[in-house]
Amino acid sequence: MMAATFKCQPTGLHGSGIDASAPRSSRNFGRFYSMRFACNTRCNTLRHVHAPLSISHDSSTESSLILIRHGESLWNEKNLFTGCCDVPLTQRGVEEAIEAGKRISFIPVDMIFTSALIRAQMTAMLAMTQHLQKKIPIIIHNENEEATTWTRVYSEKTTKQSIPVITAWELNERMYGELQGLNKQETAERYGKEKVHEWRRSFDIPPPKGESLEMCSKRAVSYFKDFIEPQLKSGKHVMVAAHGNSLRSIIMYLDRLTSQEVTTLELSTGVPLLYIYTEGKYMSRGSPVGSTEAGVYAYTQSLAVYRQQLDEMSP
Ligand SMILES: O=C(O)[C@H](O)COP(=O)(O)O
Repeated sequence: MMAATFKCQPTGLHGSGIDASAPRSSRNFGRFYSMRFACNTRCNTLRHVHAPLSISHDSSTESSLILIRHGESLWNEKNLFTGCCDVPLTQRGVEEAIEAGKRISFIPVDMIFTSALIRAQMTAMLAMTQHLQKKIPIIIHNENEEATTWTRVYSEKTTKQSIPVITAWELNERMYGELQGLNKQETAERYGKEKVHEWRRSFDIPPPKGESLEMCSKRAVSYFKDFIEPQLKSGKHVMVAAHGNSLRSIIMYLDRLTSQEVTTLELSTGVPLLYIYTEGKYMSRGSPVGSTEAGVYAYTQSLAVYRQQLDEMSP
């Protein structure tokens, strides 16, 4: 069988980014996300410019935020350090993503943010096949003016029938540097369990030539604050499909965890987590069980109303 080769995505942020307050037309590009990564297969320098998503602020709104780690990947199955390498979901990972979709099928989703990696993108798409809204996710490109124009949805009707999907490398899994592609068990035997646990779960100690959780957090949480939180503030309901460590860093922010507390935070593949955002605060609502769940009415009044509307819509 041909040896499968998996490409690693750029990650790691150096430099500044665009002036988020400037309107699109006159934006001064003072800040570029230049990406350089030292994955053990190749080195690339790419320049990414992310256009801010401008929206109005309304503090009386209540929004739902769904976080979901991708389903099991091929390298999860083989117990290999994956990091920013791009690998597919396994059959089990596909099933996990579909099951996750059933569990969130009654929770509103207006926008989807995911990483630049296929395993997270596929998890989002597969989950949405189960959603009762029956809207079509459409990948929106905003990496430059031309791409933004090419993917703009003009028809109002189509806009109503679709859900914009924004991919961002900042939501990629942490870069595991020289560990990428190595077996976790063998690595622990070689370097010692404690050392590998330190690389995997400490906050500020990076693996060799990789990112610490703190470094991953600097890009993932900054992106969340700059591009996702404003959407929630405007009342949009958001799904974020990403990775174990980029999500751990975001949950650390949402739950205000200390660098000590986050070391024990573990996320299973393909299990959705629900937060309610209201008046500038995030309330964790655990993991939804499914649309038949009586407790859904316990989440919030507006979710209960939404659930009733779905019931009325369904044949
Ligand atoms: O990158 C990986 O190997 C996994 O997605 C996360 O690995 P970890 O649980 O060892 O951080």
